[in-house]
Amino acid sequence: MCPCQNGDSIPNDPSQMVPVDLSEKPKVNGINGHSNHAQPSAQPQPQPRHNPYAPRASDFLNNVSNFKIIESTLREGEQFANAFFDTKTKIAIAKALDAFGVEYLELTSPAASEQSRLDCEAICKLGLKSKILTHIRCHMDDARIAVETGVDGVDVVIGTSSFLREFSHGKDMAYITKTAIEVINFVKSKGIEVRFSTEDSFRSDLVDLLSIYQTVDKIGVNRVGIADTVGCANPRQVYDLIRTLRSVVSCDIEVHLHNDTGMAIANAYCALEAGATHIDTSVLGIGERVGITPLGGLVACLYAANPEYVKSKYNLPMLREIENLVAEAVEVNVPFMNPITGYCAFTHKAGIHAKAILNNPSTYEILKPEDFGLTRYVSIGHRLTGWNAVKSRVEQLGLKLTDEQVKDATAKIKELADVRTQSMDDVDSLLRVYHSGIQSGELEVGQREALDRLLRKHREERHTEGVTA
Ligand SMILES: CC(=O)SCCNC(=O)CCNC(=O)[C@H](O)C(C)(C)COP(=O)(O)OP(=O)(O)OC[C@H]1O[C@@H](n2cnc3c(N)ncnc32)[C@H](O)[C@@H]1OP(=O)(O)O
Ligand SMILES: O=C(O)CCC(=O)C(=O)O
Ligand SMILES: [Zn+2]
Repeated sequence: MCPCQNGDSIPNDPSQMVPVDLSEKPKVNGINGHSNHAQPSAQPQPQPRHNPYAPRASDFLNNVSNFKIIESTLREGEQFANAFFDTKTKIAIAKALDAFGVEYLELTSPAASEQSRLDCEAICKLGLKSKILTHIRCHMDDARIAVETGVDGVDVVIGTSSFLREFSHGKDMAYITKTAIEVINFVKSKGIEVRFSTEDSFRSDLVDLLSIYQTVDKIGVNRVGIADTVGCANPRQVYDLIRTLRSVVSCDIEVHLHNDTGMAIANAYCALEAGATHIDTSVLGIGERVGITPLGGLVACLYAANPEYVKSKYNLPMLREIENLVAEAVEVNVPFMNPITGYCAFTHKAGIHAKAILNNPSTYEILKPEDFGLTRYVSIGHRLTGWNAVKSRVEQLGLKLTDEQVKDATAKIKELADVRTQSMDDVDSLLRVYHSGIQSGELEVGQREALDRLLRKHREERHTEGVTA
């Protein structure tokens, strides 16, 4: 199994990494610090005075700090080519997402199969805090089955683009509007929520869209949905369409955004900026083709805008467990570049970064790993390392070296790392040998031959220990 599925955001070879706990004291001297002791935290840590990503007061439509998630792993996610969720897995995923705090769970249509209907009923009976929705075609047959399952609401969809009107269901706008009214009134009559969405909204005629949304808004639909079914929209188009729609309907606005061109998170963000109220997600973004807005990526993006709001709504440390659960269920790995839970999401490597991170993590981190129950690492045993990172390790090991000595040891690490990356164990051995050489007087700064001799001796001793053991 890929290490990123089980580990603590641990890169490939954890032995090369140093976990960094900044709750104690700065690990590195400030810019002008040259003493061989870590400076106490006398100066306040520089913090940005305001969050540049937070909405501006002038953005009166902005819902970046006022949104709900409709989690569709158990609907859109089931449309991922590799997905097969048995009842037990569906229940485990539903419970985990409920504990995470998503406001809604969207389930596969009960019209899809007998087991889909039974699973929908079973999840409705769990008594979760999240509201349960199911997703159906704009058809009375589907609606009749859906309202009998015990769901809190029904998401109704029908294609309005010329592609889908011609090649999918073959209905014109007059028929679509008439059926939508019938289905919405029927679902409403059962006292549950109803949402009406147009499939392939961005390739639909704007007048058709606004006209049908206005009609369903007037008859009291709870939400209308915009769907970028083929993932063709860009953030500006999303912003413009949602903003226009916001001025036409008074109900809530949901968006469903596919990721075919990698825009799904950015598009979701822009939809909220323009006044959307609900965002569809799936865990790891799974869905048809390359899927939709991923839950974790969306959370990362919205946390950057307003960490306190996002922390107050969702149990963020659960994210990794949920992603691992779904990754395992659909037999994929968590992508190495995944926001938050990706393999190296909180590992810092280059010396310039390491120094600044050790002084203040905000220098190179927009997300705080601890808010997600994760750990920050600094990677040391490579040729891009710097003496500040090495010094922090020296201190962690409890060794006493002057800055000049740390710089000398760093030069040796770089020399070795020019040949191959050094494990953390290699780095620690070198630092210990260096330290004892200095203590015993066998070594002075710059005495490369003496250091090489001590390292050789150390390796031989270890080898002998290994052989006799
Ligand atoms: C973009 C999206 O992801 S939308 C959600 C997709 N989800 C699903 O498809 C759920 C799983 N689907 C299924 O189990 C099946 O497709 C069913 C049960 C819904 C329908 O199965 P079938 O009756 O065998 O039809 P089939 O899947 O071949 O074709 C879809 C039918 O729905 C009609 N249809 C397609 N979209 C819609 C819609 N939004 N509203 C109403 N009817 C629609 C088509 O015209 C076609 O009807 P036909 O029987 O006259 O040919
Ligand atoms: O119901 C919706 O809003 C979206 C349906 C869907 O999955 C899509 O259009 O990609
Ligand atoms: Zn979709």
